[in-house]
Amino acid sequence: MEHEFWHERWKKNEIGFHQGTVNQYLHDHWPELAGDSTDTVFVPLCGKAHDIWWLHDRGHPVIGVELSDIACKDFFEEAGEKASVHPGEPFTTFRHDDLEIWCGDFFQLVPDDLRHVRLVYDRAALIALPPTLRPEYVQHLNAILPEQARILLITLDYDGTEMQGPPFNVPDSEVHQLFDEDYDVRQILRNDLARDDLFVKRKGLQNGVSESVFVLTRK
Ligand SMILES: C[S@@+](CC[C@H](N)C(=O)[O-])C[C@H]1O[C@@H](n2cnc3c(N)ncnc32)[C@H](O)[C@@H]1O
Repeated sequence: MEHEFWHERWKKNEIGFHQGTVNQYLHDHWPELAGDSTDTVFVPLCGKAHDIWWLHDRGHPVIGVELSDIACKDFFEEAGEKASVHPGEPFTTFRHDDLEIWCGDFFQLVPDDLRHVRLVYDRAALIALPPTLRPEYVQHLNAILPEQARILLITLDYDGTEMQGPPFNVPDSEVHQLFDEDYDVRQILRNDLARDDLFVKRKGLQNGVSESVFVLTRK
């Protein structure tokens, strides 16, 4: 997906992916990944997700990366919180306590940036990317994450002939294809969305939609 596509979405406030509350799967399944640890969490393609505040409130230092400076600014403003802004290349960093949002391109991150990270939360990051970019995303994630990192991954699947992403349909089998070589892939949930689910109705999807939650542990 071109960067311009996402900048336009934010400029026009066409951000149907943004949830005004904490993601239910995060809420329900985070302990399965993290136990009661307060390890540093990395949130790729983070938008202005409330999930980041939730993670931080649980005691986790957080690093999010997000392309749009509108998203980065809104994230703090809408929570009524202040961030110190540190302009730089390739990232401008927004800092609040030990919560940092790095404004820039995920693919510019290097291993040293994430050396303290032990946990990753991917909601609407992998599925935001078109099929051709997903292997590159996983490759880059593997290159920049420390060996011990574990990932909570939330995916979405639907009949790809019914809609053009984003969000893209990523079948469970593709998650295995992408991650099996380097991770122990444990699917902890598959949830078939009801026909009257807001997303299903809005997109007019007739042939079923499901969400899956995975815990990925580096081998
Ligand atoms: C579908 S949204 C999901 C946002 C967030 N994870 C959430 O749950 O609300 C994808 C986000 O990724 C950002 N994005 C897309 N490509 C990116 C890249 N290469 N580097 C950093 N952020 C990117 C977009 O601006 C957008 O905010």
